[in-house]
Amino acid sequence: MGDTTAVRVVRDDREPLVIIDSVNKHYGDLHVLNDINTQVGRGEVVVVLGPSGSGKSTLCRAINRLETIDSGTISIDGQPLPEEGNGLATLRADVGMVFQQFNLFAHKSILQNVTLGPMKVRGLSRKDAEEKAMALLERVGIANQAQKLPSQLSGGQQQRVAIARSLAMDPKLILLDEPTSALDPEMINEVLDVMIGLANDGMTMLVVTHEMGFARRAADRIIFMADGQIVEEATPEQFFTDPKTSRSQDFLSKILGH
Ligand SMILES: Nc1ncnc2c1ncn2[C@@H]1O[C@H](COP(=O)(O)OP(=O)(O)OP(=O)(O)O)[C@@H](O)[C@H]1O
Repeated sequence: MGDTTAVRVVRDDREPLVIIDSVNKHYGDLHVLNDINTQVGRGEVVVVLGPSGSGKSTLCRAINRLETIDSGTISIDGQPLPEEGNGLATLRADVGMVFQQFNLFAHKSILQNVTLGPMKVRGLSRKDAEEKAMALLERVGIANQAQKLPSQLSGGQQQRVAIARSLAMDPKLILLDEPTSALDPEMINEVLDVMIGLANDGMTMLVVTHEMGFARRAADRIIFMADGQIVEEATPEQFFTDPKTSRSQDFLSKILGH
């Protein structure tokens, strides 16, 4: 068995936006989230690392209410998540989500993919939604592809559209769950660059990724999970140069090959 107590090297003094308090979740006998306690500060970029199956995605999805939790609370900007129900009906419109598989509407244009949320959920006129969408598509470098269908774009371009779509809802926070894992290697950097731009602009982000370069460069804090627990929280510099637990050391030696 590994360590039982989480090592917390950092706790910065930002005002918390997301508060995760004593969260537990099981899938049958599997304790997939085991007493998770942490916070995400306003404007903070948190990168969640950990071996496969450690509960990273489940944590991400629980924050957005895509998954129910068995106990504990998750609040965002002072608002607790609803206790009942899961799935699209209870999804929070103020939390953006970017998935591994872009999840764009295949039969809608890039522009329509980005305007849909602002029109349907936020009640913007088509003109206002399109103006906003074009500015966001410009920001992610896709404005000249606005009339195309998703299938006409590369994976990296589609993921940048997915990021623009999440921004179009003016989220307080964006969750990105392995946003580059489905991409060909040459397209990974174009998506990471957009993410780094968002981080520099002060967007609050929680990112599950295997991209250690991004974690080192863009994260304010690393959360390292194993077996459903937060085992270590640290700044990237602390985590990558001086991991404090045997499980984080094992993880890093496997992934970085030393
Ligand atoms: N819907 C489900 N039903 C049953 N078990 C599940 C379900 N979703 C996830 N699991 C299990 O929960 C555990 C944690 O899964 P999760 O996807 O959160 O891990 P992860 O750390 O994101 O892994 P990876 O890096 O491989 O994506 C895994 O053992 C997984 O098989």
